[in-house]
Amino acid sequence: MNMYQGVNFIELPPHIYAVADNAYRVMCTERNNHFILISGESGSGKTETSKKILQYLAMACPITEKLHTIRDRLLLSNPVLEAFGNAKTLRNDNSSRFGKYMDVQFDYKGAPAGGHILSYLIEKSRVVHQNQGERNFHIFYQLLEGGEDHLIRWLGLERKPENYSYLIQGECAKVSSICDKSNWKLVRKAFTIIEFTEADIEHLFGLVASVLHLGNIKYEEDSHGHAIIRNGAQIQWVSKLLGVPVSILQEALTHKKIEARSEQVLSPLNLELAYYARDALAKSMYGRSFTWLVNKINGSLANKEPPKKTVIGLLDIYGFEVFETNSFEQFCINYCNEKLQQLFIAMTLKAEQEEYETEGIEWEPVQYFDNKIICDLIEEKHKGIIAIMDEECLRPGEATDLSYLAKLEEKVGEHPHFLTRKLAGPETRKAIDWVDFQLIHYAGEVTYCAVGFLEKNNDLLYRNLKEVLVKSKNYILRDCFHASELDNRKRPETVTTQFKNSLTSLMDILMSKEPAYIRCIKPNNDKKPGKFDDMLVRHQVKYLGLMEHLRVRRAGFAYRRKYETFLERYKSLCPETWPNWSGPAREGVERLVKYVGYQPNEYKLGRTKLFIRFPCTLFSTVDAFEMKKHQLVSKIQAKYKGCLGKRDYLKKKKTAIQLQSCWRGVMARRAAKKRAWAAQTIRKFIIGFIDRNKNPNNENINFLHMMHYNYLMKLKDHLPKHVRDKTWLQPPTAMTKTSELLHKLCIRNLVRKYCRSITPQKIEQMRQKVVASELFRGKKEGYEQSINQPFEESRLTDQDISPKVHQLMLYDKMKYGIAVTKYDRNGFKARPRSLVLTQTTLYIVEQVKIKQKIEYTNLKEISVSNLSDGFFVIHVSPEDNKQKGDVVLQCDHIIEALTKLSMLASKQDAVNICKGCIKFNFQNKNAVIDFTTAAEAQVYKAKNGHLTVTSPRLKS
Ligand SMILES: Nc1ncnc2c1ncn2[C@@H]1O[C@H](COP(=O)(O)OP(=O)(O)OP(=O)(O)O)[C@@H](O)[C@H]1O
Repeated sequence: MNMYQGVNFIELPPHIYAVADNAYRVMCTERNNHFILISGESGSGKTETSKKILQYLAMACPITEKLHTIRDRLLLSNPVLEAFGNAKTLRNDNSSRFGKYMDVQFDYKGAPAGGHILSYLIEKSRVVHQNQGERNFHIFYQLLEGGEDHLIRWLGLERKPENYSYLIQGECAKVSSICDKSNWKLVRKAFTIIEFTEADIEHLFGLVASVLHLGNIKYEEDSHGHAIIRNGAQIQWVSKLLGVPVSILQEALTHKKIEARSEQVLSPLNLELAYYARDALAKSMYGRSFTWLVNKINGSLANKEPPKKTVIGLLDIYGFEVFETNSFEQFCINYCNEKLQQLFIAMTLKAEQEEYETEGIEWEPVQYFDNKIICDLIEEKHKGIIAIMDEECLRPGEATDLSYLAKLEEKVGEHPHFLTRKLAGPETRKAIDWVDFQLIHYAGEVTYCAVGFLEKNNDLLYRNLKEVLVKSKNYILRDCFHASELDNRKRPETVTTQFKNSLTSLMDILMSKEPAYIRCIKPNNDKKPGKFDDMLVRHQVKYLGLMEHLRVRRAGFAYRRKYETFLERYKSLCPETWPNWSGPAREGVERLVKYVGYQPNEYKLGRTKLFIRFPCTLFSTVDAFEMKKHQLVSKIQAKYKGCLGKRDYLKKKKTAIQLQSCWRGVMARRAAKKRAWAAQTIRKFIIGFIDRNKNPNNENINFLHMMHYNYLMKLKDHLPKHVRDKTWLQPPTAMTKTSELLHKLCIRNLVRKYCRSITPQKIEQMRQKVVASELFRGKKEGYEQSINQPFEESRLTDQDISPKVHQLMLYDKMKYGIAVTKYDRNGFKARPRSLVLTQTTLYIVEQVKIKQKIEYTNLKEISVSNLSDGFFVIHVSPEDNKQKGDVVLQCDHIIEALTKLSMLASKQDAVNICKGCIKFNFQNKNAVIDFTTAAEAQVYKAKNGHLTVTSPRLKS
């Protein structure tokens, strides 16, 4: 993932991470919304791809307080949704049986701020029926296999899936590639992360277990042919888990409420209808609890902070499916895939070619198959297959799947993509049964069995069953079935109409965003690794329209933008257009691209847009812009700092003038006071002197007093100014003791004053000097010269590093930076780079790119020579070595740089001072640098392949 981070699309081989990185970076820089459409047939790897993209986004975004919470919730919502919405099919052991569109929301820094999931049409019929070789949804097996003993007991379940009729129809409860037990553990962990309470879990699994118990309810026939339930054990459990009285539940499962005007009559059901009611109840409960689950996850992913967010949407929806028997569900899934193909065509092949035409760009049209004709066949109002199905479901009288088929023949029989047995020619007739119809999809023909279409489209649940669910004590069920549903007399929309509408709004969501496409290709139909079925792959490449797409891409242009938009973004690259261009935008763009140096074959000017042919042209423009932006920011910053400085200076000047005049006043007053005081003291002294002189016995004492007085007065003006000042006024003999005491006092005072004046920065400097001395004193030439200079905090400022690099460093703060020369693997070529040290990592940066990233944990050793050169080799641990290997760098101020590095990496023992040569590793190849002394400094590759560094001797 690190390899793809922040690297231009064309620089590395194609990868999912490159698509994700591109979408993420463009979103961050252009502040617009994106989506990644992942398509391909069932089992081709869409879900795995979407998980990889999520992992990449989680890794790429900057670390914030919320990151861990949101990231974990986004990542862990997957196992929960997969447990409830995925199942083993013949095509895929972990097939998504619902469609998923996930929006990942990012804040202005590019950190994840929340998410939202939209789910589409879960395949409910799987709850009650599975084809041979297929399973029910994973969660049932996970619960039985992994569920804790007390939970299983509380739910009244047994561990064996074979004991549940809803789990054994496909006859493959155990699948070697699936570990239900460990998946259960993951789901349980995910529940805690996405804030499910114990009550939520209890009620949810109460519902899941009720479905299993419902499936085991067996009906018997009474003497009137009515269905009755004799064995009450299963229904007792359902009643307990749903919190519904047994008698009411039993009645609802064996009767149907008929409303005749104002009267309601309970009519007993026969066996067939009773089983239908039971299965409808199980399907409905499971389907709605899945929707509840998605809403609950959305609640936990919701971004609660208001500012506007940008999003990357991920669409992972069930892939195109063809089974031996294809039913209503395959019809919906394949219709959905037709719509996605249509979107792809509309947004790429069609839109692109039409654009060239309208923009007047010379263009040779590329022919492609437009599947709009199939979409229309399915969804056209009043005339399409869905409209006809709805009409048949809603019309009065007896409508059957066969009558529906006849209607289809009548209304769309002429359509070239529709066939029935009656309409088919002799060759194809055999493959189509009387109850089938065939659609020729973009991905191939699929024969659908029309049996069950009307029933599944109606998706009716008897009213009395709904009444039971509304009153349930299980609050999830109560959330899913509202009492208002019972009052609403309007017939609910059919399943296909709901699905069609949700797909239309999905298309609107996608159309409003910048697209990226990942087309998954299935290598074989046997779910085997390392097997590549040419025919199968060729078929997919063909129907996905990849060749046409490639042709358009190759002949077309990689990038297009309106003149105004392009000019606004890149105008700073040309002095003529910066800061403002007053002429027509087209002319401005023309001047700009010429100034930047575009060759004529690299671009075309359309009516309203600029077209750039090659991605590399665009990327070099983007890189140039990044550099320019950086310079402009520095300029603006300098100007702004200048303004601030000037303002500050004027303010200070004003204050200083005020202070000065104030101070002068104070000084003048103080001098006047002093003069008055001195005059008074002298007067007093003279008076005292005269008094004392009156007595001839006091003569000696007065002389001594005078001497003391004179010494002290003199000393007062000749006190040392700082700790290193060794001068002290010689005292008269009588004052020696006093002078010594005074000297001590004075020095102590100076020391205290000095200590107080040391700043934390100076303390840090001293600490670094101590480390430098331990590392290099007497071991490396040049140490003395460098130790007498103060160490700089950093030799690069934040402004010297491009904002893009800051973004790639995930805004990790630079602790020290210095310009270095890096010696390449290829022939020891010298490249100018910046060495950036943060708290945890060392980066080697080239303008707007990070060329190498070494975490301190991977830093093994730092080797330097004992001579005066500035070379050092950073040895990395073997895992990191696999990527780029050891690094050879050279810089000025090597003592300072290595002291900082060893302190930040907490690896003072790692600095190794070598005599003669340094051996190191370049991508698993050994290499050597030889160090010698010479009159002048030189670096060259010697004949023996070693890098040779000469440096002059320094005088110590
Ligand atoms: N890149 C890959 N490398 C190896 N195996 C893969 C890769 N992608 C997918 N697979 C394998 O293929 C299986 C099916 O993949 P996945 O579930 O993503 O398919 P899908 O396209 O989402 O199918 P569906 O439409 O049925 O949901 C995975 O369980 C995995 O075993």
